Amino acid sequence: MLRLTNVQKYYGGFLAIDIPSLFIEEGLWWVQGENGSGKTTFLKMIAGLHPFNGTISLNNLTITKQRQQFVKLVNYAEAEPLYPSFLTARDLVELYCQTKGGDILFAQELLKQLHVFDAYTQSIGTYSSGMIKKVSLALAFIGQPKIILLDEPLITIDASAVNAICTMINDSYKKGVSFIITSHQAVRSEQLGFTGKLLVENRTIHKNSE
Ligand SMILES: Nc1ncnc2c1ncn2[C@@H]1O[C@H](COP(=O)(O)OP(=O)(O)OP(=O)(O)O)[C@@H](O)[C@H]1O
Repeated sequence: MLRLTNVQKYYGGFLAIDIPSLFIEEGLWWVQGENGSGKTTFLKMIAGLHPFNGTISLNNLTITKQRQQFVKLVNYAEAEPLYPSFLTARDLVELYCQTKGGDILFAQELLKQLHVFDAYTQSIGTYSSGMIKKVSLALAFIGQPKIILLDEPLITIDASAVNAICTMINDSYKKGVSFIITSHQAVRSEQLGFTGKLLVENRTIHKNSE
């Protein structure tokens, strides 16, 4: 599914990530690593949000050569999302559905499952941090992604939303969507049955099976 070859990410002169070769099969992957090890950097490179050296390809698409097609297949939710405070959830859903080719009713249903739909037409400036996080998680499911990248999806949200997001992940996974998820929180196997772990250490990433 996802192949990384000679991928290096520098911040100025600082080498944050160095991956000579990594192949990630379809599945539900849990990214683990210490603070500052490079987990967010890894997700942002795959999401097309950070320039890097090397090659990242999804099936036959390469992020640098077929960027538009590639980023349509990869959705990403940030650990600590920020949106302009004057926008409403409806504005964001409409924008995401337009750019990702998604279904507004499906997005609204996800917001209902996360118990944040009541605030659909309110400006984000009136939202709590948990409500913003829930909206960002729902937005990550819009369109026809092949991979969804979730950076710390379980922080900030309440227990019932944790159950709802796990159900959303499992439902999408059954339909063929792969997930790469970072979480410092322990995740019970009955909540999410991970395919395996991607361990981030010493600036590189390897699968736990290696
Ligand atoms: N924009 C940036 N400019 C400079 N250095 C950065 C930048 N973003 C991240 N870094 C550095 O890159 C390294 C990896 O950071 P990253 O945010 O990817 O770690 P992380 O594993 O996601 O950490 P955490 O678990 O704390 O969220 C860190 O040393 C960090 O200081």
